[in-house]
Amino acid sequence: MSGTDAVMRRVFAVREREAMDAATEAALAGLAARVRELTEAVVHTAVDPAEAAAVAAEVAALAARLNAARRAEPPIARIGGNGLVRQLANPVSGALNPVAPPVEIEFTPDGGVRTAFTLNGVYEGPPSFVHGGVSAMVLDQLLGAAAAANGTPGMTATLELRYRRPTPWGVPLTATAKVSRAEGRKTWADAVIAGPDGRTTVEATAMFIMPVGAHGDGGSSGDVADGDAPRG
Ligand SMILES: CCCCCCCC(=O)SCCNC(=O)CCNC(=O)[C@H](O)C(C)(C)COP(=O)(O)OP(=O)(O)OC[C@H]1O[C@@H](n2cnc3c(N)ncnc32)[C@H](O)[C@@H]1OP(=O)(O)O
Repeated sequence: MSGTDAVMRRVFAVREREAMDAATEAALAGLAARVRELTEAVVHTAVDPAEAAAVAAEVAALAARLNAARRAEPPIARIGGNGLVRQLANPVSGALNPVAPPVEIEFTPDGGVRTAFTLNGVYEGPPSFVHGGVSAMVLDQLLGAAAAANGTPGMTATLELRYRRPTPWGVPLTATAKVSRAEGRKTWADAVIAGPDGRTTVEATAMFIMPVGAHGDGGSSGDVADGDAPRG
């Protein structure tokens, strides 16, 4: 099996997953929000070792309660009846994933995408600033959403970053992305993150490739990259 075949098998497997109902989705989004608060509390806590150990035991008990009924794979929701899915636990934008900030992506009238978000100390790299890999993750998602918004989704083939100045955490950030060119199975897009003063901190360019067999077959392309497309 070629590498692409293996990718496509996993992509198509998404279609077999049971979609989550809205009530469960809302409840788990609430749970993820509380766990995000917990994660931040863990990073910043100054409690003594005995208290940290006591809390650890309580958290272990909570994890056991959740694992009492466990899905084999992360949850999805269907978008309409055409095979498109939303990946509810996407690590950048998934409301059900406590690891996700989450970054909420919206369409812009110029055909691109945009997000306004704040990263907390959980995402610190150099003291006071966001980890460069976290910025890359946010930009990869945003660029992928731009490709999807353009109607030419794909898998990230290349991602080039230029870190112009440090990105601070704890302050409002904005990021935008837009497709510059699409040719055959390839789509190129550009993106920036800007600080509260509007100055660019990171620039990125990416190229996406639609895997062979993933396009024009009745919705499977959505499973590749529309999976967490912005809702706008
Ligand atoms: C809304 C949703 C947002 C989602 C955002 C998140 C997106 C992601 O993070 S995706 C995960 C990260 N990316 C991956 O895992 C991709 C892994 N790679 C792959 O699956 C495959 O290599 C894939 C699909 C990119 C290309 O495979 P395949 O279709 O077989 O490519 P192939 O037929 O060999 O090549 C097609 C063309 O692309 C070029 N090409 C292929 N790979 C690359 C690459 N990495 N860099 C540059 N060019 C490439 C080839 O040279 C060829 O060019 P040409 O047509 O001019 O000869």
